[in-house]
Amino acid sequence: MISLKHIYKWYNTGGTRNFVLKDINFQAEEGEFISIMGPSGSGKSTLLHILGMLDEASEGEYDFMGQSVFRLKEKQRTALYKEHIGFVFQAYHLIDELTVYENIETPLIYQNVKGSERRAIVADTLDRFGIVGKKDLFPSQLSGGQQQLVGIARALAAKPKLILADEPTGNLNSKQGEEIMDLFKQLNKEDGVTIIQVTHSEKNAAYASRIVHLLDGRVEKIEKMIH
Ligand SMILES: Nc1ncnc2c1ncn2[C@@H]1O[C@H](COP(=O)(O)OP(=O)(O)OP(=O)(O)O)[C@@H](O)[C@H]1O
Repeated sequence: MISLKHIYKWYNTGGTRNFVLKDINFQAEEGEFISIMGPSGSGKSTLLHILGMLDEASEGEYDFMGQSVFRLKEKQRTALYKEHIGFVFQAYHLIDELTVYENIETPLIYQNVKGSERRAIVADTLDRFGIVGKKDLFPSQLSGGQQQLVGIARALAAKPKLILADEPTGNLNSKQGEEIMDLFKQLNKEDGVTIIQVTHSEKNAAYASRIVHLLDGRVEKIEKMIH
């Protein structure tokens, strides 16, 4: 599903190249559950943004489901990630002007899902996340943790093939956090959804079958988990 070859990312500051990612080589099969760990500043979020096509590498190749991502036109690239990738990012905000219901519905509209089917999926998602009573509220009327839950619900409603998550349990209490990790596990096991998450939590990282450890922009080691 995913192949990264010799990925470099640098920023030019004051005439010098500051490397954030250095020679990242990495493959992921469909149906894998992968955690990315590493100290602050090691390049985890940058790598996740490149995987999500929200950022381009300075050098290297990225193939996603048989497509050479950096060779696509912007429009094709946007269509590709909107169809297949669900983002659970802190910065990927809910739309303030839309209700919880409408926020969850939005990616389904992008995917041209018909009205009746859309209503059924949104109702099912609201139910699954226990937020039926919040459906007509706006994001500003929710707690941080609830907003996070709605963001995850929105990402999952569109049934993406790949979920990219950056600290998915960051704003949640420990019970909510565990529920999200169990939901990821279930989606991965039962629906075959591929999951790549960045986390600082050893406990959450251990849900994965492989842990990629980054250090100073390089893959330090890849740890295989036995479950
Ligand atoms: N637009 C930018 N211009 C210059 N440097 C940047 C830019 N964006 C990121 N960086 C640098 O890239 C490095 C890696 O950042 P990144 O956010 O990927 O790290 P991270 O491992 O996710 O860290 P954290 O765990 O703290 O979120 C940092 O040193 C950061 O300062």
